[in-house]
Amino acid sequence: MGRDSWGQWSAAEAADWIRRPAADDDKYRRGVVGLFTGSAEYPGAAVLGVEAAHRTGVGMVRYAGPKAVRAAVLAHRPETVVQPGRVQAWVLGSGLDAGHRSFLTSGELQHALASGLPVVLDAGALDLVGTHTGPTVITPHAGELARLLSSREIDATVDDVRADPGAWAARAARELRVVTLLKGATTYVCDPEGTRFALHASTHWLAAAGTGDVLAGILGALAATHHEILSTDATALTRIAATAVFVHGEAARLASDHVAGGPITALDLAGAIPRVVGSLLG
Ligand SMILES: NC(=O)C1=CN([C@@H]2O[C@H](COP(=O)(O)OP(=O)(O)OC[C@H]3O[C@@H](n4cnc5c(N)ncnc54)[C@H](O)[C@@H]3O)[C@@H](O)[C@H]2O)[C@@H](O)CC1
Ligand SMILES: Nc1ncnc2c1ncn2[C@@H]1O[C@H](COP(=O)(O)OP(=O)(O)O)[C@@H](O)[C@H]1O
Repeated sequence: MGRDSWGQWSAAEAADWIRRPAADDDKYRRGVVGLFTGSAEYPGAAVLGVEAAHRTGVGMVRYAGPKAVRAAVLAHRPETVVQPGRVQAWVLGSGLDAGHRSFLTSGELQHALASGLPVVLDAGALDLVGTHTGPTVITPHAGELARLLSSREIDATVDDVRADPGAWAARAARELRVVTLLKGATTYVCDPEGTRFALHASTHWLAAAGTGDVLAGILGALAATHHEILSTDATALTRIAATAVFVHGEAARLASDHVAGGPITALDLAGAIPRVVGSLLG
């Protein structure tokens, strides 16, 4: 399957999925994103996803992850709410290790998956695909997709996925019945109905630890701001996912331009998100 059969996703299309706050909005109407991410081993993944969600523009970011990580999240973003409460979309798994999930963590993840709310499954929650009840998007890289498919008795090596990423992303969407966002220099976004977009990265400086955690935060925030549409039209999630990749790529370009085309960190990337959102709205 060639790249040509994949649609592009333009700035104008992305702009349609950025919600501008209105006079009658409050923080709940604007959307609450919940994150169960991070672990004692990878606290940074939680900080990065929370930071990206705030920067994307959402009414509230609720962090529900392990207690051991909450102080780090609050130290970086005191705006974050750590009390349980209303959530309109979930981000699960960044910085979690599927092989070492505590009883408590498993219970919290199952609770979120059973909620019927839109869910972003990343990294250490990818193995839970299929136990969801709401609109779901998975965000693997090539290694994670190969592992996930193999665990479902679909033989795929990392090299197979790297050789034909679009075909494997499409197959994952079909067989797992979820929106699939396969990360890489080109990111493939597709769904079981056959809608598909390929987005080429604006800069290869993006290939750095933590940038995927930032993408999950952007995507969760956009899903939360569109929770009402998603409750009646789950197919919107494919376009929301493409928009998240677009925003992520543009933020990387801006952040790198800011340092004369030099390297960027995941936090630099998150810091550039508001300018992308602003220019899309403008
Ligand atoms: N600051 C932090 O706390 C960070 C935490 N992270 C977390 O670290 C955990 C492990 O993440 P890893 O991505 O290392 O996953 P894994 O350790 O599960 O997988 C990495 C393996 O997949 C292979 N692979 C194949 N294609 C790849 C690709 N395109 N990108 C990366 N690896 C590829 C690698 O060779 C490697 O063997 C995740 O939970 C992740 O969310 C990372 O996001 C990095 C930053
Ligand atoms: N060669 C590359 N050029 C541009 N972008 C890349 C390249 N490789 C990976 N990326 C992007 O970088 C991000 C890496 O995410 P991920 O693999 O989850 O890393 P992490 O888990 O460290 O956050 C993804 O958005 C992916 O699309």
